Amino acid sequence: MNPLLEAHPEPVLTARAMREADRQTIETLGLPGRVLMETAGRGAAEVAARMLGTVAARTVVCLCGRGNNGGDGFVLARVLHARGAHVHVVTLADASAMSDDAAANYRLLEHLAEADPAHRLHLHRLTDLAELDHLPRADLYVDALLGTGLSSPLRAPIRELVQWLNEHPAPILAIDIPTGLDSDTGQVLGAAVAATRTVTMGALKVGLLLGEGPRLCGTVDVIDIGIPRHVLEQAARQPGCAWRASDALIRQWLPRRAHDAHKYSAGLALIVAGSREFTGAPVMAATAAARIGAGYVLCACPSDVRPVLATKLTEVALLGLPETERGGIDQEDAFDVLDGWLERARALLVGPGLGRHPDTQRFARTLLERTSLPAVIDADGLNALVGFTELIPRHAQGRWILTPHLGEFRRLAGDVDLTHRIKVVQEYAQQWHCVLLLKGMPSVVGWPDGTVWINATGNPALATAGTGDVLAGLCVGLLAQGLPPTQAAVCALHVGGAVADHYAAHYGTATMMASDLLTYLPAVLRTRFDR
Ligand SMILES: NC(=O)C1=CN([C@@H]2O[C@H](COP(=O)(O)OP(=O)(O)OC[C@H]3O[C@@H](n4cnc5c(N)ncnc54)[C@H](O)[C@@H]3O)[C@@H](O)[C@H]2O)[C@@H](O)CC1
Ligand SMILES: [K+]
Repeated sequence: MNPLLEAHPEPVLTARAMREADRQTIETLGLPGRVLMETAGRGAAEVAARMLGTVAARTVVCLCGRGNNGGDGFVLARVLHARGAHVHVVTLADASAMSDDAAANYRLLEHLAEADPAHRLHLHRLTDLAELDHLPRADLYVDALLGTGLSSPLRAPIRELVQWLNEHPAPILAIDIPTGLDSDTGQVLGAAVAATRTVTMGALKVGLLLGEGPRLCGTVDVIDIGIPRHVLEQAARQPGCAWRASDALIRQWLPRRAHDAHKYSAGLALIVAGSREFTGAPVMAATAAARIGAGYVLCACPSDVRPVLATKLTEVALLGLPETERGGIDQEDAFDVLDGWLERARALLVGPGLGRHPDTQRFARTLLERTSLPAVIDADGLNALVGFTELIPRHAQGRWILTPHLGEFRRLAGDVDLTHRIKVVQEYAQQWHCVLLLKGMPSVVGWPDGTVWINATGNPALATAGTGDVLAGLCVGLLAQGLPPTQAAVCALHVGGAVADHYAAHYGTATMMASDLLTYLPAVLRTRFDR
């Protein structure tokens, strides 16, 4: 792909948006559906051939539904047959019950089966599931039963066919979407194919990336079937759709250290964090901010915690905040100490390890109400807003990045149904007029304008204490260098996940600790992001 294209974000579509893109291409641009299907089936056959290694004399079983997903399967069957494979096509419906394009491809197979002297093409019209046992053992099974047309839990006999398919140890190639997987949420609807590989048409589908999607899809190949990029990007503006960043885009967004930079030009990140109970969080966050390139990091923590942090932080300046006799941060005295620094800071992070003392929470809220700095609100900074969420739309004004995990989000937003995570993040980011980074596997970022990003990097190694503190530090470090909150959140996630991927590639996913992210960050920034 040419570098310009690569720097484009990748659209991630819902079934409805994909159907809209199909329709737009067919009806408005005039590219016949039959041609889309031929291109889709041939692209899928290429992936099947790569999975097989050699095609000639191999046995392929294609389970085909009666819609266009099945049609893709018929084209794939024809291509692999032409390349020498023994192909068994299993259908559950007569051609008369198929979609037009699928029926046309089915009839083409019928003519080929009759004409083939080597009899390598077999069409099985299934009337009883027991007939499946007469099929030969296949080198590859193809799931062309259902794609974006799936609208409800799988009905019989498709459900049984899916279960039969999953009982076979041979590799499975899913066409467009593993049958039974909800393409908008990644939920399993009744039953779903556990594919070795998925070849999806035109653009990624949301359900391949969320929920059960990653587990059921195996490796995902997106194939270009002739739907123009602008049509896919237009379709991606529909609710429930999202985008994925590429390394090239992140490389474009990441700040470069100016050759004449000095510590203030590279931005002062002010981090309000730490408490007697939690002294690790501020260290992780502050170090991450420094490592990602903030020129000057100042960590403001309760006075009696300062000596402890001083033993752990060298490059990070420390500021002791006065405390009330009850042990929380004393609001008035704290502002006397902070005010000068708030003037010079370019970005603020409130929360890591701050604790939930009511005086501290009141101070955190007042600080957020008073400042107009771009700010990251994480962990106990978010907990201080529970019951005060009206502060968010009133003060965020697009300048805040909220970084809740699921529990913190539920405490703020109430017990929302997170089945449609994309829509929920979209809705709250718009409603709160903030950048909402909802952590999870994968994490999702909502922008105030409704754009949503699904993180493309990361792995289960991140499920360990302290990685949230590092992420918050990366966010504030990028803000301090002038990145807008929208891009800072997407970059922090993408880079943090890339470091975790680098670690996992060398050491696996079980041993990583949050501080490893800080250790390997410079190497990954240099090699993968050219910084
Ligand atoms: N021209 C197009 O629209 C193109 C579509 N393409 C392929 O076509 C697919 C979409 O095709 P369709 O819109 O025909 O839909 P599908 O082929 O995904 O499925 C539609 C059929 O499945 C049945 N069905 C729906 N829900 C069911 C359930 N819960 N249990 C059992 N049966 C159920 C429906 O009755 C319908 O007959 C895509 O996934 C892709 O593979 C691609 O070839 C690109 C071109
Ligand atoms: K499928």
